[in-house]
Amino acid sequence: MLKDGAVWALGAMSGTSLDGVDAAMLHTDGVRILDFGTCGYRAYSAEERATLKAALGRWPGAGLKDAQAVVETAHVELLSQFPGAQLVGFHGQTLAHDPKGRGTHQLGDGAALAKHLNCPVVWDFRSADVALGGEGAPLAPFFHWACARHIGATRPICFLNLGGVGNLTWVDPSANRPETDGALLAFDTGPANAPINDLVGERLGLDCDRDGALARKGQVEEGALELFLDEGYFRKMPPKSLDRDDFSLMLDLVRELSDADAAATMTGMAAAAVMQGMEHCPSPPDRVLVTGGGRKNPVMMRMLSVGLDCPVHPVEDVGLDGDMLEAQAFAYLAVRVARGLPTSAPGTTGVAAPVGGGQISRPDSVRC
Ligand SMILES: Nc1ncnc2c1ncn2[C@@H]1O[C@H](COP(=O)(O)OP(=O)(O)OP(=O)(O)O)[C@@H](O)[C@H]1O
Ligand SMILES: CC(=O)N[C@H]1[C@@H]2OC[C@@H](O2)[C@@H](O)[C@@H]1O[C@H](C)C(=O)O
Repeated sequence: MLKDGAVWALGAMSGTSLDGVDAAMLHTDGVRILDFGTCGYRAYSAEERATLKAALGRWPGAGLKDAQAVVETAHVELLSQFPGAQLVGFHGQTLAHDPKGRGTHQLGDGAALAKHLNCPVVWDFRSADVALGGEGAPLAPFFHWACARHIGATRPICFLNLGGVGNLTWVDPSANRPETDGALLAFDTGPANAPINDLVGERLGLDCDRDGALARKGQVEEGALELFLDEGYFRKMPPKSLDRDDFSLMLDLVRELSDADAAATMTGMAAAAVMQGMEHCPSPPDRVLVTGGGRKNPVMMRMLSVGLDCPVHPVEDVGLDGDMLEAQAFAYLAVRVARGLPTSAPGTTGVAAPVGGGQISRPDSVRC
């Protein structure tokens, strides 16, 4: 176990949008952010992405050899470019997430990675929380607490991650620890970019609706939006979490629409899900800081600015890196695990009491 000192940790995230792996160095003692370090990205090729997509929804067992090789190769290639890392936080690729049923499944073997990198690896961050009755997600909120304090926020703010799935964290930075009751409320808002990617992939062979180019030419179909908002998920109280494809009905709702109207409507659905989610905040936040790929979609950002009662900004406006926040989060969480600190709490995953998720694998030759 690490003593109290700070280390340079390397976090890696392969997110639900299946575009690639992000990696980032963070200097932290697991409580404070001391410094941000270098970062990198390793895109999945079209073939690799197809292999991962075919594995979505699968639970541990036979038949995942190819997908596992994709995840591990991409991580080894990327992470071996960071020789200064003292500890690695390896999230892996979520293939399936059903916290109240079969559990949660992140593909990738942290023990094998530790051997390849000759560095201790913290991994399997979600299953302990799920085993104790939590949602197992989102886990970035403890890092959002550290970010809020790092940027000097004194009043509650929200972080909104618009990845494949959206997640929102309301944080009160006056709390001295992230696990304190009332410091954090977090949950998945709804689908964000994943269904838009699926739509433009299926219809036009594109990876994403870059810069909202398609959505900006279309109109939101209000009937489809209403049907979407009728989903039971939006009436559930947080904490709550989603699997990537829990809202596969979205594609059906826009099937008859033109490409532009379908993209506009799906973008509107992602934004409307956030607006619904904001109703759950314990108090109105000063501002919403947006991270994840969706902040680069001006149509989505405009819808949020118009629909929310507080200013909406990309996290870059406060000096953070919205492409790397999740990778940095898993660096931060890795250090917390190594120090025996909790990584989730009732306000973030609904777990009964604060819990430290994650297991540590060490290469034979290294002691942490
Ligand atoms: N310029 C852009 N215009 C529109 N959308 C964009 C742009 N850049 C990125 N995106 C969207 O953001 C997605 C990537 O976001 P991000 O990397 O935050 O997702 P992720 O980490 O895989 O997902 P999650 O947070 O759900 O795990 C892309 O797949 C794309 O849909
Ligand atoms: C099960 C799982 O992998 N969930 C992801 C996903 O992507 C966004 C949202 O849904 C969030 O709950 C989570 O990721 C981020 C990194 C989190 O745990 O905070």
